[in-house]
Amino acid sequence: SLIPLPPLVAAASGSNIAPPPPVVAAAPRPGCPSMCGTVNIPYPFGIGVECAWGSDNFDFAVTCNHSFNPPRLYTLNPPRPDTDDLEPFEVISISLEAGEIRVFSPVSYICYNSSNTTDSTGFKVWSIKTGPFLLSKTRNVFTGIGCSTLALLAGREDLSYYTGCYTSCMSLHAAAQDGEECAGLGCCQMPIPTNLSTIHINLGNDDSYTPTNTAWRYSPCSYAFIAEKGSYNFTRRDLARLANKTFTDRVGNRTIRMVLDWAIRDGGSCQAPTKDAGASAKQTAPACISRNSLCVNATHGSGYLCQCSEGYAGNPYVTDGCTNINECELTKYHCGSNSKCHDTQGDYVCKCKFGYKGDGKSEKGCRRIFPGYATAILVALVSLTILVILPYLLYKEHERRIRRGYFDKNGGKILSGANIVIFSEAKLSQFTNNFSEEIGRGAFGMVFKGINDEHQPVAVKRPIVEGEKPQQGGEFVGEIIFQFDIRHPNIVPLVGCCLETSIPMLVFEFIPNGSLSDMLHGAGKPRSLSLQKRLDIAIGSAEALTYMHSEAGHNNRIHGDVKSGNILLDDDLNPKVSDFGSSKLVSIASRYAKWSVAGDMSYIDPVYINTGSFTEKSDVYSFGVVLLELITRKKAKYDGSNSLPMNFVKTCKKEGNGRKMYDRDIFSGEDAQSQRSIECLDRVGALAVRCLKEDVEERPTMAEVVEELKQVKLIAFGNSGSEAS
Ligand SMILES: Nc1ncnc2c1ncn2[C@@H]1O[C@H](COP(=O)(O)OP(=O)(O)OP(=O)(O)O)[C@@H](O)[C@H]1O
Repeated sequence: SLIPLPPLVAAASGSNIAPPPPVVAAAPRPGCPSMCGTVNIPYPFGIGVECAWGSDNFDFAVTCNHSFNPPRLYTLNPPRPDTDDLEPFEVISISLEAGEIRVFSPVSYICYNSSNTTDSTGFKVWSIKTGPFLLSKTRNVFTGIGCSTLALLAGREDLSYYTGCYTSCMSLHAAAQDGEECAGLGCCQMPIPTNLSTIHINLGNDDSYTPTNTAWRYSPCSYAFIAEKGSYNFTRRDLARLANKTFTDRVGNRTIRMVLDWAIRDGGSCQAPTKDAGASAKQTAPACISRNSLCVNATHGSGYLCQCSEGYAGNPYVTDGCTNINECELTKYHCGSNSKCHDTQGDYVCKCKFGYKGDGKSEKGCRRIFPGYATAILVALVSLTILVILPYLLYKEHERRIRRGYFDKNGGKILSGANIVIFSEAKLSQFTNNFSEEIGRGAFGMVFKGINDEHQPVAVKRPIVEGEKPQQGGEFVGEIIFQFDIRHPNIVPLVGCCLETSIPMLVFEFIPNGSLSDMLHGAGKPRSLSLQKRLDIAIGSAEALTYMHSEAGHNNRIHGDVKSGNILLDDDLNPKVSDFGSSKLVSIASRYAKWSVAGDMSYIDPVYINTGSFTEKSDVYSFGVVLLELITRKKAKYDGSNSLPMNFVKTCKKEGNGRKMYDRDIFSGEDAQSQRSIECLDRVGALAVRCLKEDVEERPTMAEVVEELKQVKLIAFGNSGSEAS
């Protein structure tokens, strides 16, 4: 007959237990230990009620017994206050993801010392009906061991569940081989039903053997327990008493293990998201407090579990416990061929490599956008382009460095600080439409017309000869600053410069009517020029030279290249002397560029040629030649024995005046007027001759020249400046 079940757990089987009050989510308290010995204690589990989930029950409270080394972790449930002989379970591990806890399993046993007398029994009974645990149906199996053994499992509070398995063996050798499955030969196994929270494990034998049953001789004990599937492997040794030790003596209570399912059972179930929470909203519950977590209803029993959302891992029961998983580092997730994994928050993407397209996450992966030959052509084209562009870029960089070098050597830093307008070479190229409109050339170089950013015309002087590079830019610096300072109505103003060439480019205001030389001797029909205009041009130019020679602190500033070609005329034929500074720059540059000395031989002071001394009086000499050009409209030719000054002086000596040489155009007016004009021209001629004197002391200063010319004008045209009648 079967051994009757002991009257256990009756007290716990009351059916009208009131549902527990809903609990409020409690976050894990700081300072609660997270480990006991080697076992991790993730929240909602915690040591003591104050560290565990739930306000007033022991569901997730565990204890750590420090009398062991290392300390051991135990559940508080069981024991329950109403069950005396139940021992707490020792916890091996806790899994949040699976909602499982692995504990050591108690082993029931009965040992015989004859066919019908027992010498020891230990039947295990426990109840976990009010806690969060249920025996896992899927992970455990009921196991019996013995050679004449009826292993019995009763369950449910009213003991309505009752099952068992039988195992027999006629000798130890008749039992199953070591490692064989438990199929009734020395060992038997039974699956476990769901919702088992009250467990009675019992053992009996078949009376029909008694008293002839001799199994107790070679297999004195029978055992029964619940074990995690696959954790118990049968061996014949387990049947025998070896060295007076039974199987239970040998394995103790820390070998066989079982798995319990847990869930939050006293807080209801998951709540569906509210309608306005959006399509991606998840089910919630009070315990699922981490962001990126969701609630899932328990698959075994009532209640729920929390999980981290897809793409996150960690503890969903604590604030910010769920953190992003880097899927790219996990083998579980992978990208198809020709794609590369990139982690994102809560997910990952598989980006196709360059030249590929498609769904990188699919098994097929990404495929080529272009077929192989097209890719080869593309690569070839790109390489070719790089091969072409690279030298170009290197060349450009080289040019940039050279420009920077010139800029520095030409004193760019000083000039930038001196408020001088500095243009880049590219800017001047833009002003002049890539230096396309040449308006003239001189000793300094070529002159190009351009339009600046303010739509004003400018003349850009670009050095023609790229000579040896000046070692010191300081000489240009002083000259450019000086030129920039000159402000006189009869001097062409410098508006800026460019320092990115070996010799700086100069930018002047554009003077639209060409030079006096062009006006007097230009090709085509000679343009009529009145005496008054000629005197105005002479006075204006002389004033410019006077200003440079003496006024405004420009003492001894010699032009060095005074000639009709350097007197430019504006729209109203007002004179603007040009090349003041450029003659100096030419001479600075000529030291490096092996140029001839600036200056036109037709205008050059013979004293300078003889003595090498160049003074303000040299400018006076050249201006004398310009005066002759103005009154005679003859070119200042010089061929060694014949020149305009020589011819004029000769004529004056011979005729007493130079009237034979005056420009007839001046007398195109009335006779009386012509007479006065002739006299005025005589005075201008006489002034010119004085300017040309060999003895420089006899030459007037430029200031005296201005005075004399003004006198002449007064005589000719009175105070009003208009021609007197
Ligand atoms: N600011 C300007 N506005 C208009 N045209 C100008 C200007 N500067 C120069 N030019 C023109 O460019 C020509 C060349 O000028 P540049 O001063 O370089 O040489 P040059 O005076 O003729 O000779 P040199 O350099 O020997 O004195 C001038 O004849 C003039 O026609």
